[in-house]
Amino acid sequence: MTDHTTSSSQQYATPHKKVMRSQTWDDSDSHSLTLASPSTPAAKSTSLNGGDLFHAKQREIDHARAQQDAKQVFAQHQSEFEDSRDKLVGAIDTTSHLLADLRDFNKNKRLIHYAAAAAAGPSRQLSSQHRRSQSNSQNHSLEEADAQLQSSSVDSAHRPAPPALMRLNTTGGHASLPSTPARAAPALLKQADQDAEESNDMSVLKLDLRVGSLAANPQALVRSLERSSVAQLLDGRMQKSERHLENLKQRLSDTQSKVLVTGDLNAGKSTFVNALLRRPLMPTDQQPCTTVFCEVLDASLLNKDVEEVHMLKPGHKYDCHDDSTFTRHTLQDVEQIVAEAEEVSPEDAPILKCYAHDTRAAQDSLLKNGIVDIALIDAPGLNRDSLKTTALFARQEEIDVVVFVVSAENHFTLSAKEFLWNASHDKAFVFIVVNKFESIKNKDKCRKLVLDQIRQLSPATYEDAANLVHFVDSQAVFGAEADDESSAAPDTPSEELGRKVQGGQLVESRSSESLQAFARLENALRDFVLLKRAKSKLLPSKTYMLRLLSDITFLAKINTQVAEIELAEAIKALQVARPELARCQASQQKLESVVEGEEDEAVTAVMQQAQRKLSSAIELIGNGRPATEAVQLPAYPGLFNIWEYAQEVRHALTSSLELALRSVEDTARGTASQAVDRVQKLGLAHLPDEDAEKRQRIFNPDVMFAKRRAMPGLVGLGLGAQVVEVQASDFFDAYHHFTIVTGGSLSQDKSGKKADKSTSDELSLVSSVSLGLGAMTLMGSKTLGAKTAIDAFVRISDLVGNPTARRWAGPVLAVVSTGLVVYFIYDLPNSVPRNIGRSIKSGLESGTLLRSNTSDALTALAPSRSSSSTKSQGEEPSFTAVHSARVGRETRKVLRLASWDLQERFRTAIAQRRAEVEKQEAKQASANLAIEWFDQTTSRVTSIRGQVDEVKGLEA
Ligand SMILES: Nc1nc2c(ncn2[C@@H]2O[C@H](COP(=O)(O)OP(=O)(O)OP(=O)(O)O)[C@@H](O)[C@H]2O)c(=O)[nH]1
Repeated sequence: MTDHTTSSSQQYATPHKKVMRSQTWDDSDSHSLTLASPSTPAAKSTSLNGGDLFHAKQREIDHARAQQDAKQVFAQHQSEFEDSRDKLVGAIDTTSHLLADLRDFNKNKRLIHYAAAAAAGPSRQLSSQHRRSQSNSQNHSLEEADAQLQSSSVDSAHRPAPPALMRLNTTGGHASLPSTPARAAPALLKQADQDAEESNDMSVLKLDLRVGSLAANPQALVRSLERSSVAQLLDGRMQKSERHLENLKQRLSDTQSKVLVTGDLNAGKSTFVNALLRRPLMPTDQQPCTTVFCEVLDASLLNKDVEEVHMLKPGHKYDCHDDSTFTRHTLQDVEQIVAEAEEVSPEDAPILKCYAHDTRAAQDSLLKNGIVDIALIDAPGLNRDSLKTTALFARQEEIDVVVFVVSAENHFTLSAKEFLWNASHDKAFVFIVVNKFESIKNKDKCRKLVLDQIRQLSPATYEDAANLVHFVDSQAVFGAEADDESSAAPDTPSEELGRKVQGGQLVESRSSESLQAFARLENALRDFVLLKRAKSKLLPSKTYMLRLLSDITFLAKINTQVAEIELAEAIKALQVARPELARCQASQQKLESVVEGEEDEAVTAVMQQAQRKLSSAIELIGNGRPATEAVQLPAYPGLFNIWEYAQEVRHALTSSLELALRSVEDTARGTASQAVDRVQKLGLAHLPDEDAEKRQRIFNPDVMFAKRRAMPGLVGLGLGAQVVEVQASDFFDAYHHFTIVTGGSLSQDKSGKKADKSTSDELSLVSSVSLGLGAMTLMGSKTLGAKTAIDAFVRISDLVGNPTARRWAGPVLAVVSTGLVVYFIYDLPNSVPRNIGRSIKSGLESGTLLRSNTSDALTALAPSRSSSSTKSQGEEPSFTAVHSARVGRETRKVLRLASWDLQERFRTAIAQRRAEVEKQEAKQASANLAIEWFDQTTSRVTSIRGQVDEVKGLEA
């Protein structure tokens, strides 16, 4: 239905200035009709006598003068109309751009905040809240502002409802209803002006947020929705408003004025339309019959003078030049079409375009007035089914005037009230025809009752009731017409009817009062549609524009306030976040070096104590004593078990070495533990509180060296199996004894080479003696006695001695050997541990006792930055060096973990603070942008408003 009407208006639309000017009364073409007609007094002057001739002449002059005055008045009206219309069209264009910019801003720059506040308060509360927030060092948050908005809306929810009415959906965006009937008295325009001055809620851009249980509380719904969803809804509303502006523009440019005649069932609408046309075009019946929307148009102007009916095809855009969009019918078919349409639902009611001639003169005719194209639309009666359809129809922009026909017998029914309430808010003025008035006995009472109701339903109409509310008898016109074929031609519509009354030509049931009342109605309607066209055409656009601009101002105000609060919040947050970030960064740099120092210090301490402890342990072992008191040497079992004794001693010394190493590791654990503790305390002292409190890595000292300790004894020590193997030198270390005897002159230099040549032979001798004695002792421990030992000694001396020696050697050697052997055997419990210890010590120091892959295996247990400390080029690392390096590395590893943990926590804290700073900076930038942008928007709105305000003369 909308399509048809829109298309018809488009069809009639022409460049407005040109068309409108061609219709002013000053123009000379045939179309700019004078109000003179074939039925003017001049046309009948010939049949009059001298006195009458004078009066007739006089009347003719007065009439011409009146016409001239009327022309001037209309010309002035026309020029004012054109000025106002151009201003409005300009304002509409600028507003469309503004809306497009708003949508772009909403879409691409920043979501527009929509406050679902509905009554006085939010903006004021927000501004006072904002003022407070500024004075309170801008302590208030957006949440608080929203909460205030919400509480203000609770008040708004208690606004009085319209009197005994069920409201239609007002979120179509055209009206904000007066809150009480008492307040409703001022004209709608004043209200729109007021709205603009002190806007507290949206009307045009108000969102339809009535969903489910939250319907009663739009604020709750707004808060429950994502801000982006609300912004999207707002975008849809703005888009709709853009389209509406386009329609308004078209309507302003359209020269046609549409008059919708509607009202209760059987109120006499069709009779009224027929009365206006002075011909029975629309079928009338005592039964409800009209189920079509029938638009009556002037055939002479709009359909090449051909009277016919176009029935619009559903789903097609009507074009009177395109036969495929309608079917042609005769005027006589209307009755049949209406009858057939009775069965269809109101939504499917056919739409007819009836092109008809109005046979009356231009100055009498509403339809063929020569000024604007009028379309009279006869609509179905309002019943439950068609109410909505008709209401929607009445809201269309093309409808300039709503003529509401009500039966004086019934007053306003509930559907009539509902329709009128809504229509009056869309159109501001409703032309009300109280029909069948002649059948009422107590006319004054009826008049008062009806006017009282109108005051409630359409205050603006009530204000101008003298012109807009008419109590008539539409049927009376037909009685008069039918019986007055031969009467003299009238001067004006009222005179026309009045004369018929005076001539006594009316049917008996019609009083002259009825005809005069109808004549007054016609004059008022013509006046309203033609002369006050500005009001009917411009007012809806101006009202809509003022409301839209008021909404945009409200949006700008709310968004500026929200942005200012956001800006204050961002600045406040940055005042905290920036220094925190800087502090974190500075602490991180500072701690990096402090923690590195801690690490080096702890590692150095650990290595030094390891070296010290291990050296002294090896020293003790070297002296044949266990490295710790916890280990005791085995008791000497006697010469016959000397071999087992040596083995047990070796085990005991090795075990004591293991214990010494463990002690070193335990100390290292303690040192590492303390260092980790210090590092963690540094973290607590320098990290922001919330980060410091976060779970930190727990250090477990038992984990240190656990792998090494899990290895079997010798492997864990990194020693080869030879350390526990009994050797001959364990029993007699000739070399040692010889060095004691020679006062230590026989020694080895560090590189293990013999000190000089002269001692080489002696050494060879000593070695042999040592070897021999060792072997002999081994044998002796099992089988030999002292004699056998002396024999063996003689045999050995045989090998060595020269003839002189052999001569002396016998007795000397016998004495010495005997003494030595006695001493040797006697000293065995002491010499065995000593010999063993010495040999272990030298093996540990030279590294020869270390397993071939020891350093690698142990290094694998504790990787270090460099392994240079364990050995130097070409030299086997000592036991002490290997293990102190290992302990140092493991300590470093633990401290590295603690330091890495701390660094990681700093990195996280810094990243969080940087993100917070960036977030607040973005918020600040966005808020600044919004403040600036909405400030410009407000200026633009003010300028457009100025333009709209210049459209004057539309007040009641
Ligand atoms: N007494 C009296 N009867 C009237 C008047 N106007 C109309 N009627 C009668 O009221 C009845 C209904 O008139 P219609 O013009 O068909 O009413 P309507 O409002 O168009 O009816 P629907 O379109 O079907 O709702 C007809 O019988 C008319 O003759 C009037 O002013 N006075």
